[in-house]
Amino acid sequence: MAKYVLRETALHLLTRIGEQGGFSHVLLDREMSKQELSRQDGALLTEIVYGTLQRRDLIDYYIQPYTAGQKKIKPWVRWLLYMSVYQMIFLERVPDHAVIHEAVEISKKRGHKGISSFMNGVLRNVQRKGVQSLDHIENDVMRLAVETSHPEWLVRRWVDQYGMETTRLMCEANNHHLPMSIRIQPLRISRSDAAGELRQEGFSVEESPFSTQGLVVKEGNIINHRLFKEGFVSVQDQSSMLVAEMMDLDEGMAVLDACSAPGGKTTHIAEKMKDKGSVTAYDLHEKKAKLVSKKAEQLQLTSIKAGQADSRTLTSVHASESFDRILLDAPCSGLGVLRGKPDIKYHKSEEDIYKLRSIQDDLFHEVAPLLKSGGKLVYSTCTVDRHENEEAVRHFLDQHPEYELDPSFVNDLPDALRQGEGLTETGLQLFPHEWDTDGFFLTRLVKK
Ligand SMILES: C[S@@+](CC[C@H](N)C(=O)[O-])C[C@H]1O[C@@H](n2cnc3c(N)ncnc32)[C@H](O)[C@@H]1O
Repeated sequence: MAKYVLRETALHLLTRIGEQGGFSHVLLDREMSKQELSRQDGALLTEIVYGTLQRRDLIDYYIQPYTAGQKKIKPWVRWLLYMSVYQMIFLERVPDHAVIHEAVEISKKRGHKGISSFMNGVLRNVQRKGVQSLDHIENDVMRLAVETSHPEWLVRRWVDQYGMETTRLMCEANNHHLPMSIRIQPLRISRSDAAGELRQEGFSVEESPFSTQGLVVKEGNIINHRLFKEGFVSVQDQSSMLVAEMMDLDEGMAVLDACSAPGGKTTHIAEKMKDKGSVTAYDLHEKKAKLVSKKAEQLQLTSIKAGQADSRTLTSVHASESFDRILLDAPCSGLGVLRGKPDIKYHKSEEDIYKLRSIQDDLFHEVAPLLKSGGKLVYSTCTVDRHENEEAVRHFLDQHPEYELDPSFVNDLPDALRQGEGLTETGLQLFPHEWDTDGFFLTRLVKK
């Protein structure tokens, strides 16, 4: 693909994500499959889109002296500036003159002459005079927020909860590429065969320490590969793989997955039980519940029954003590997945955290009676926030004395994770800077 077309595609995606709230990973994956991009072009497109989104606020700060005089800047012009400055500052392999030339050409094609001269002026200033220094910001939290392009309320909240050092490491990690990890369908292929096939085709692949089914693809995207298309592997972050690994599953169990779409963990549960037993999977949205059935079908799993339900009303559908295991992978603020979905940090507000916590409490309370005595309940979120994680678990345990933290949880964790900085008496918080994974929380409770 010509570099000019590639940059126009990047601009189109950024404007859609930035202005219409499209999800970066969904739009990017769709574009990659539609255009069947070469591995190299796919990598550059991903780099430009993710890199620009991840550093949007920093770049905006950098160029303020050169844009402040301009009355109204159209969204596409702003995104073209952001992605061009991103390439000039963060991508050494792309020469500045090429970036400026193409940005000016795109501006000429899409706008009037004033826009292309403005584009040329700002980018030439960046090239010649450099960018605004961060030293002008005296407050540490505000500086870290701008430097790492995170909203100030979030940085302040993380500093209060986890301290300055952890927050800095976390914010920095959020701006770095997250390697893709995949999970083999063990009833269809072995991990060594899948790894062998991928390596032969030039992918750099390592075994995951989190799951015996996991592989980390250090470079490249496998969504156009036959192993993915034909249902031999699925894409899943290593942190998410830990969930089914920690459910202490056996063949023949009855499992409830209360918040299941798009089905990553549901299918992993079925795989761990060798597709023997039953996995009852619900999601609030009919369309999303269908994704779970589709994923089960792709992976050739038959023990999953997926359907639409509000899991805050399940006691009217299922008798008490119906399940051996329950997974509550709750809807959450998603602040752990900013590496893969950087747009989240610009859309979420602190208020969302409190609204979500109330849903988490309701879900927890509703599924509690459905577990058999001696059964285990895993609670997980893909967020980094004590209110949705440790405090939600504490609150549940205070209200439900029939439950307790499973004392064998820590022993069942993979060795490396037992020394993690996020292990508390309530569960395990994985930070994105620790293991090259998403930020994630999980814990296991047992019904007495
Ligand atoms: C974190 S995601 C689940 C991810 C899924 N477990 C996986 O691994 O693929 C949370 C899901 O909960 C669903 N959800 C939100 N509120 C719900 C409710 N009241 N009842 C059932 N599902 C709900 C959302 O639609 C969303 O798909």
